[in-house]
Amino acid sequence: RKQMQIFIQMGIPGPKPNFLFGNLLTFWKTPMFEQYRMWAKAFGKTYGYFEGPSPVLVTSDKDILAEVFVKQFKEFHARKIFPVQVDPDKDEEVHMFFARGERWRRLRTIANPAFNTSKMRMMSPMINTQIDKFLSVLDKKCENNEEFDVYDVLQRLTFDTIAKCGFGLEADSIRKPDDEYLRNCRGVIDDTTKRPILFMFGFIFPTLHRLWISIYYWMGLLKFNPVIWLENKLGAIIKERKHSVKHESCDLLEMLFNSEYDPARTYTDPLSDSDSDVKAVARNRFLSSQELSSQCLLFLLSGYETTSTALAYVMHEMAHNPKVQLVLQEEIDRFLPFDDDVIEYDNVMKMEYLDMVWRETLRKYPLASTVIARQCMKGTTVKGMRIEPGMIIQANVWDLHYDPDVWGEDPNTFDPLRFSFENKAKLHPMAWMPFGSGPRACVGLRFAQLEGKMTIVRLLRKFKVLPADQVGKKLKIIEGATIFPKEGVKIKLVER
Ligand code: HEM
Repeated sequence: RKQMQIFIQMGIPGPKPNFLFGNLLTFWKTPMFEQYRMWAKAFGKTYGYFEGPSPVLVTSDKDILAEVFVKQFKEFHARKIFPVQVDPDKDEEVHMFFARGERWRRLRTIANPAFNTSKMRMMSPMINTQIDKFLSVLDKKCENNEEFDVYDVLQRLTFDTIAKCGFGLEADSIRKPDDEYLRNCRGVIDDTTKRPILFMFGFIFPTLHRLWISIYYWMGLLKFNPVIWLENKLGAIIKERKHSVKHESCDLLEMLFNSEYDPARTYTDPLSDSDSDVKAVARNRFLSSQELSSQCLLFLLSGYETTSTALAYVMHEMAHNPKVQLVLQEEIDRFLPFDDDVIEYDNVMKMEYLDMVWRETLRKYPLASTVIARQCMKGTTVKGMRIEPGMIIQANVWDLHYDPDVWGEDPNTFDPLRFSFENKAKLHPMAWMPFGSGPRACVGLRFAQLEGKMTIVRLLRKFKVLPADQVGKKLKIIEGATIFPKEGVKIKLVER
């Protein structure tokens, strides 16, 4: 009860917490992203609530967000910890998403080069090969004048793409309706839409964290766990690649391989004479085998789920906004007038209207908003508020993205011109943050953007997208690890 006085002492409004659950029970009925907006209407841009005894400060104040995510990153380098997750500081299987402090910095520094512009250029042909297969599926749907769920086909495309670009794996889920890899990845994501009782206990009694992990682990032995299945499969791929004679691919795994620590190898460091120092430095710069496979699993899951969801929203908006679709098709035709024009990094990134459509989609549907949070690691003052270690600062991204003072009278309409050159220049850096912000913003942003834009261009170059009959303009959406269309996105295609 004493801990729950904290926001009152800080003079920050918020919903009244229950002494045991805090405000957690609310999320049993209403998804977090909706509840955050409803509370913002009642309490203003900055308010506090409790997850069990843990205080969460929610804000759409852009100056506070800039302090927390960018300027005072040193004090806020950690993510929100979930009660049933591995220890971010100690456990070997921690990946970049949950790591913090020096450990996070090391993992991120190693991964960053895998997503730079030159690597993206190298990946364009691999992405194109996957889009070829995707378009051949769409050809058939179009020929049969079929209404279909484009979200399902997009998930297959983005899964095959990350499998190929990530690990050189020819998954071909686009042609195999019941592909095992895809089924298990979907299993992991589906589990995140459930709110198990164990999680509730974990939130209420966070200090018993080790106990919840053990129970979770033992429960995992009783029923099939898709995470363990995927980990084993990825482990086998990594092992096989390690023993293959020559690595010729330019995939993510290859780049991470070059960072794996090998105790048998001789490392040289011009700054040190001592062998143990050299090994310590090397170990610090390289990934352990466990870290390597954890990073791979993270890339597989985040690479497939987020990008397909973003593309599904683009398709929904194209189907319901024929004028926007036409303007975009005109731009595509202008940039790629000949049949044999190759779509690749450089031409796709130059298309301005395409960029506006991409940005507007992610404004209207900031699908990964709930993970955009930081934990205070060292007491500090932010815009006159004293923030103590342990407090979570959650960005209220839907409130930011639907703020009429920034986006005009009707933020519900789909209007790519909000991101025209002049309008973009006027935006506060924190007004649009679907990929988060600061040093911990999404590492896969460039990859998602490239794959997303190439898919849109190739699809709209060939087809006109129409809404399926009987389908309303408003999508039903559900919250899990991401916020995604609950019943898919039904469309029809007509050849242009
Ligand atoms: C449209 C697609 C995507 C969206 C909207 C998205 C969104 C996000 C968001 C909001 C975060 C948290 C940022 C923060 O806390 O400030 C994040 C982190 C992350 N994303 Fe993405 N993401 C996308 C695609 C991808 C792809 C394709 C990959 C990998 C191939 C990826 C890998 C990651 C990783 C590893 C992190 C953790 C970064 C860290 O903690 O340092 N994401 N993403």
